[in-house]
Amino acid sequence: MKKTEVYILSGFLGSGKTTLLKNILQQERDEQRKVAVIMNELGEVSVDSNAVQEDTPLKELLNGCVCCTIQGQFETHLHSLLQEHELDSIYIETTGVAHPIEVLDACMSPLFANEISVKAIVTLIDAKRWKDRHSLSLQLQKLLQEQVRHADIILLNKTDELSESEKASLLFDVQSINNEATSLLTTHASVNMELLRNAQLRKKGQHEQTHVHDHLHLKTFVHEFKNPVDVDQFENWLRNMPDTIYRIKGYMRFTHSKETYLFQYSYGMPLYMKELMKFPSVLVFIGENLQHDEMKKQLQQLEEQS
Ligand SMILES: Nc1nc2c(ncn2[C@@H]2O[C@H](COP(=O)(O)OP(=O)(O)OP(=O)(O)O)[C@@H](O)[C@H]2O)c(=O)[nH]1
Repeated sequence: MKKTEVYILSGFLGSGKTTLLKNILQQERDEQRKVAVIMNELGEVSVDSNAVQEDTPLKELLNGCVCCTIQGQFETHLHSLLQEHELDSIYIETTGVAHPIEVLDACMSPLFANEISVKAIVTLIDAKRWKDRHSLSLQLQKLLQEQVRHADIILLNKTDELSESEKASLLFDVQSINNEATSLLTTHASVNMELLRNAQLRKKGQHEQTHVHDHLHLKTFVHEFKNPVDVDQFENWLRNMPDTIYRIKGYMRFTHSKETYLFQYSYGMPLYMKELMKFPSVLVFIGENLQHDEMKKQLQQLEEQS
């Protein structure tokens, strides 16, 4: 089954996310690709939705941030877009204060993680604001860093307001936080969609060839169990997980019980809850440096030994 590509557009308030979205939608339209948009805004009314033409499926999430208060609503919207349309890609415009790990987490519902492929987290930086970022609160400075750190593609936007030496210093700053992402200097978030797609492919190719990159990018991994597993062996396995696994979530069946459990794991803390409905046993992993082949082997062994 062809997976729907998902792109997460991240970046602080006013960095140019809507401007980028408009550019991308025009290019997708020219290529006659079927795309949809999920737009999340903090306020009660949508300011940016007129950036999306009427024939493009649009879901809006208002009055909260997808990464905390309205994650359930986000999952419902994403699910219904996937059910109702045959889409090539979905663009998610996040609020300026969203954390990339939380947004990725919200995308990866165990119920439909196999239907999507998150292609890239694209982070926009307002070049001028970045230069003055030390005047922001420490919490916001940290957020800006995290948005850069977890990006696959970084657009250093609004560079029309910078001198050549300021541009060089901005690039240096950003690459010292994340030197694996493709960083591009832009004005009005003007970027060729092909470049966005290829930047991602090129990086994957490099990674597959070398296998030695100590890269920082968030990765997801989905595993489906065919049989129940032994809970003690599963917990042993969890204890040996590297701390670069930020989240695990999904549905599990264990050998000691007929129930299905909702399983959540966040920064080292596992949580099991009995689920009233039966769901396929699927676990979704989100972290850095996920070794897919190794994880798959270990999980299959767990199943065989149970
Ligand atoms: N000078 C300059 N202005 C820009 C550039 N890119 C975007 N803008 C302007 O910056 C403002 C904010 O851009 P948006 O695309 O709305 O930014 P956003 O990230 O969607 O903003 P929020 O939704 O508030 O988080 C708009 O007035 C844009 O026209 C640029 O490269 N240079």
